This record gives sequence, structure tokens and C-alpha cells, in this order.
Amino acid sequence: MMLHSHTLGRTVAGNSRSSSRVARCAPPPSAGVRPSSVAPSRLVATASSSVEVAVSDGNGKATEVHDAPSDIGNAAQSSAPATVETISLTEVLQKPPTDEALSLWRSADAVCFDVDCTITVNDGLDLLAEFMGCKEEVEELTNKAMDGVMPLNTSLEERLNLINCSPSDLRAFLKAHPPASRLAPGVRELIRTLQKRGVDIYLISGGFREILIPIASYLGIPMSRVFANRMNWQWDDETGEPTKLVGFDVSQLTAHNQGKPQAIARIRESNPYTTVVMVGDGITDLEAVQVSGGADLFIGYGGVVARPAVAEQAEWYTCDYSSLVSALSCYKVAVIGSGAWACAATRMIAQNTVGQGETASEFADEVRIWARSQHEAINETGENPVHFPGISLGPNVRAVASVEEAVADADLLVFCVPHQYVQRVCKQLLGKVKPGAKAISLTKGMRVTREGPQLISQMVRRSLGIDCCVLMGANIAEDVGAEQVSEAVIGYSDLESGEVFAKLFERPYFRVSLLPDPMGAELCGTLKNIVALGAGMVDGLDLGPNSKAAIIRQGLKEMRGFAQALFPSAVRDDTFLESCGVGDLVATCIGGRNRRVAEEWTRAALSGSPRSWSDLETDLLKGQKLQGVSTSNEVQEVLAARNWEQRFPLFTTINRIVNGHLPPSSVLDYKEGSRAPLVEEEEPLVLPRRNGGVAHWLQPLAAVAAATGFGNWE
Ligand SMILES: NC(=O)C1=CN([C@@H]2O[C@H](COP(=O)(O)OP(=O)(O)OC[C@H]3O[C@@H](n4cnc5c(N)ncnc54)[C@H](O)[C@@H]3O)[C@@H](O)[C@H]2O)C=CC1
Ligand SMILES: O=C(CO)COP(=O)(O)O
Repeated sequence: MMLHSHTLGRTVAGNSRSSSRVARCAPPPSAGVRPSSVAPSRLVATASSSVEVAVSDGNGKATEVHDAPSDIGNAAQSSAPATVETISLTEVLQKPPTDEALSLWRSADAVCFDVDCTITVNDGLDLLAEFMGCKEEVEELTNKAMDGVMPLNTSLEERLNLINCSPSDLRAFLKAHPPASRLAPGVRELIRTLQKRGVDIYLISGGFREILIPIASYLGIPMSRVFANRMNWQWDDETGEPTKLVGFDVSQLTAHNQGKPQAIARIRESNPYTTVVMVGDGITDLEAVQVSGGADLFIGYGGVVARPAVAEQAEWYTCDYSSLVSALSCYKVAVIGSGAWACAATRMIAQNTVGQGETASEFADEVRIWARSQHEAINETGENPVHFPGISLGPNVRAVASVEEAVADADLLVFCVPHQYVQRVCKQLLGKVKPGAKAISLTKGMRVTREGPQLISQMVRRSLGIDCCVLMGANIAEDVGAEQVSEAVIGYSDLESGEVFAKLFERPYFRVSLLPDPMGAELCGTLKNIVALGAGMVDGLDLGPNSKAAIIRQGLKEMRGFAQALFPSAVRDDTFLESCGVGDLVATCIGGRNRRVAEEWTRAALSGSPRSWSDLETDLLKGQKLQGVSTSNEVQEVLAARNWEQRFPLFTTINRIVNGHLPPSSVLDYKEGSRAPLVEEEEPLVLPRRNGGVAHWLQPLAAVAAATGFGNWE
């Protein structure tokens, strides 16, 4: 529905009250802010099943839509004057933001809210009048002020005279109407979100402080940030207690017309704010931007009382606070890494963010990717010629040579470098990451420290002090780049982060599900690389699917056993049936790099001309990295330190084969293999551990691992 200006009209005198000229309706529908279908005047209506609009007389005045979810709203409806025609409608007003409005909203330092019918679903004074049994008379005075036939301060004074409450009446009233029962839908979440972003919240109300104190306190707004009228009380000389209401303090800014912009000007005088936003339902709230020194942006809210006159003049008009929450986010994304998987992931992200920076999108258009050596080629050709040749990453991808530059200002950090480099990258990023940024790790691997195993997501979380989800699944990079249907899970601790990343990655060909088991998911991705080496050995031995299935089955069992032994209360059984578990295991054992290199390594070993893992990595992977061998060594450190080698016989046997202690043919005799004695030394070797200490149990392994060129963290 388009609303034409001749139906709009009255400037409400005084504060923005819900008058008798309103109709009751159900809460508004979720009103998105994406302006894809913006009509020329930008004032649009969204579908709703049960909204009513109250239209004024034929003079084009006071056209309003009202939502009063509490019982108090019934009063307004029942007392609607005869001139008001209430029509059922299936639409609610809304007007999407201009780009400028959106940018002001996202950069706001302070947001000022009107209270009655903006923060709350009713007018506090009308509600108090109802409590005191003088609802109709007070409403009549409210309307006089709204119709402009009575000045605001006179109307306020007369209404207070009628209400004439005592302090104990006021206390009883506040008890009967606790803050939570009075809040407009979604306003608490909006204010919390703003507070989390460091935005200062103010209440600027034409209502009374005494009525809104509990609301301010419930919302965590200090009273020093509340501008409202004050009741005047007569005090008992003996007790020092207030006894009788005797009017109100006319010196308050909010007692007069244009009080709201004046309050904002005062706020600005004492705070160095660049951008101040006013949110409200009424014409007096709109005044906040119409007076110099006032707000930079006014957002009209019609979720309780929708006033077309306000909607028409507001730069942005909404009936749903969740649209303001989602409009706040315009996440800038940085991908840390430019290998095969990093490129495939960047391509998906770029597809999801392209062309959205100018609108109310959640994501900024540009995706920055840290590419140590291929940045120039990526920027020139649009693809990574070394790690992901022939696949265009997207026009909105920009590669940078410095990891610090990649993360500067970024809100979402996607970690995707081979696991042995993550620690060094984190050290480089210390103090460089935007506070409040969220991370996700796509890296499969782990680190072993003196304290024990450390997952990559834990390392990111601990070293950078930010939340870190994981994305794991059967995701061979080249297949994802070719848009073959693939699945993945996002393991999260913080659901909000998980949801944001799900939106960032989800594509028609890339199905993402959320999993509240980040550790289980990450350990799956890590451990399957060891099993894939076993699968490659089976292929190198020219054995068929039955034998490979035996390795996959035992591998899955040990993956689950190891993950649950490490994190017994966190890792779930079901995780192993997800794409990160059995899915990734099967994919990698059929088509992964670890499998491929292990097959060649086995063939070379059997031919009598053995080749080292690092030689084969260079030869076969051409700059891509092999993770399984170092992961096998890392996991074996944990197994040996905890005396778990026999408990995980396949992992142990594969590690012994990898390090030259057993022939590749032992892979299917893993029970025997895990019991076979290691290299026997008369005198314990004194080899430095990579973390500086000496572990006798590790010495023979360390010697071989060092010789293979794997297991060294940078
Ligand atoms: N390639 C794939 O199909 C998949 C890989 N993964 C995982 O994703 C992670 C990254 O893998 P890919 O993107 O494929 O990388 P990759 O295996 O193609 O390796 C190239 C990457 O290593 C980086 N690199 C090389 N030397 C470095 C150094 N000295 N310091 C810092 N970075 C260095 C390069 O800059 C580049 O980002 C790994 O943990 C891998 O297990 C996960 C799913 C699929
Ligand atoms: O993790 C992968 C697929 O999900 C890729 O495994 P590879 O590193 O063995 O190729």
C-alpha cells in the first residue's frame, strides 16, 4: 500500500501520545530493511494478517496505526471518537533507510529513545490515570494537547491534577506494571545490541521520570542519561517523606515543545559525539532532526502507534526493532590464507557479499584475502594461479600482502592457513584485531604444547581474545570451487556468531548446518587426516574397497574415542555422523591430498626407492600442504604422554609406518602394529623437543619426525 500525502497530516502538539484516535492491532510483522522493492517515495507497507489502521476525519488529519499488545490499549480503542473510521488492513507502514541513514545508524555514538509508545507499548501517564480510575478525563486532556488546542505544559498540569496520586499509589502502580510487561517487542534486544557496540543510550521523554525510572534501570540506562519531566511533591516536614503531588517542574526541557532537540543539544555539549540518532513514534521526536544542534538522524518507529505523518517525513521508518538490529551489522570480512581451501571459501563468501555493500546488507561488499606471495596475481587476474588455478574468486575480492592489513577493521576473520602456521599468524595479529571481531577456523590440525593438545580455535580464541567458531566438512577445495554439492557444519559456542558465519558461507551448492559441538567438529577435521594416510597406504598396497572400509571404520571409531577421551563432557556422539565426521572421512579417504601422497609414499617404499614425505609434498601438491603427517606426530605425542597407544591402535600403527618403524603393510594389522616395540636405544637419546624440553618417550619418534621434515611449528 502506498500512502499518499493527502491522507497524512496532523502535527501532534506536545509529546507523542497515543491518542484516542488509534486502533488496536496485533504486533507488526518482521519488517526487513532490504530495500529491494523500494517504491519511489520509499514509503511502503508490508504484509500483515491482523493490522488495523484508524483513519481520521476527511480533513486528512491524525491518520494512525496502533499496536497496543497490553490490555491498556483497549482503552484507547474503546474510546475512539465517532469521527475515526477503523479499517482492517493487511499492511503496516515502513520506509527503508537511505544509504546515508544506514551509514549514520551504523556509526552512531549515541541513540536517544522516546519512551511512551516507543520503548513502551503504552503511554505511562494514561496508564497511571487508568490505575487511578480517571482514564477518560485524562485521555481527553491528552487529546487536547495532541490537537493543539491546549499547550503541552497546561495539559500536563491538568492531567496531574486529575491523577493526583500519592507516593504509595505510585509505588503500587509501578509494582502492578513491571518494566518487562511494558516494553515494546524487541526493544530490549536492540538496546542491548547497541550497548554491546559501545553506543550510549539516552531516554528523552515527555513523560514523567517517576514512571520511567524502573524501565531505565531494567534497560541498564543510567539516570544521568534520562531526560524527562519531574513531578513536584509536597514534603512532610517531620518525616521528610513526599506526601502529595503538587504539579510538575516546568523548568525541565521536556516540559515544552521542541524540548527533545534541546535535550540532544545539551547532550552534545557535554559529550564529543559525532553521530546522534533519535528514535521515536511522534512528531515531537521527529523535531529532533529539524532543529540545528539536534540529532543527525531520526528513525520513526510505528510498532505501537504508526503515524503516517511521521512516516512520511522520517528518513527511515520501521515497525519492527529487529530490522534496526540487523541493519547495524555490516560485517567486513577478511580471509587469512590463500591456499586451495582458502580460495574456495573466499569464492563462496564473495558470492554472498557481492553487490551488497550499498544496501542494508549484513556484509560489506569487499572481501579481503591475505595472500603472502600471490596477492599481485590475484588482484590482476582474479584467481590464485598457484594454489587454485583456473577459478575466479570474484570481482569483490582484494588480496593484500600483509596479514595486518587484511584484518584491519575486519569484523569477521576466516582463518584458513595450514595448521603449523596459525600460531605465528596469531602472534603477528596481537593487538591488531578489531575488538569484538568474530573468527572462524577452517584449518584442520592441532598443536601439542607442554600443557597438552590445543585446538586451532582455542589458540585463536586465547591469543586474540575473540570468539572462534569452526567450519568443518567433506570439502575438497576443487570440488567446492566447481560448485559440486557439499555439506559442512559450523561448530559454535556462541550461537550468534555461528548464525552470522552460516549466512556468510551458505550457498545453494554449499549446505551449512549449525552444530553446538565445536571441539568435536574440529577434532573430526583434524583426526581424519591421519586416517586418510592409512587409506592412501591401502591404495598404495593395491588393496580394494573392503580393506579401505576397514581402515575407515576403525578410523572413525578412534576419532570418536580420542575426541571424547580428550573432552569427555563436550564432544557428542552425533557429531561423528555429520559432514565433519563420517562425511569428511569418506571424502578424504577417497579424494584427498593426504590419501594421494600416502599412496605414492607407499608405492615408493615398496619399490625399494623410498621418498620422503616432504619431497612428495613438494612434487605432488605443488605448494599446497600435507597436514596428516604432522598431525599424526602431534596426536602420537598425546597418546604416548597418556599411555593411550594401545587404546588407539590404528593411529599408533599409522604413526609408526609414517616414521619408518613399521612397513606400510602393517596398516591392516594395526593391533599388532601398535604393540610392536619401538626403536630400542641403550642410552636414551637427548634430543631437544620442539618446545624446548626433553621427553624420553618421544625421542625415537622425534628423530624420525625431524628427518621427515614434518612436525615443526613455525
Ligand atoms: N585443500 C582442501 O581441500 C581443504 C583444506 N582444508 C584445510 O584448510 C587449511 C588450509 O588449507 P589450504 O587452503 O588448502 O592451503 P594449502 O594446502 O593450499 O597451502 C597453501 C597455504 O599455505 C600458506 N603457507 C605456505 N607456507 C606458509 C608459511 N611459511 N607461513 C604462512 N603460510 C604459509 C600459503 O600462504 C597458503 O595460504 C588446512 O588446514 C587444510 O587441512 C580443509 C578442507 C579442504
Ligand atoms: O579436508 C579435506 C576435505 O574435507 C581435504 O583433505 P586433504 O588435505 O587430505 O586434501
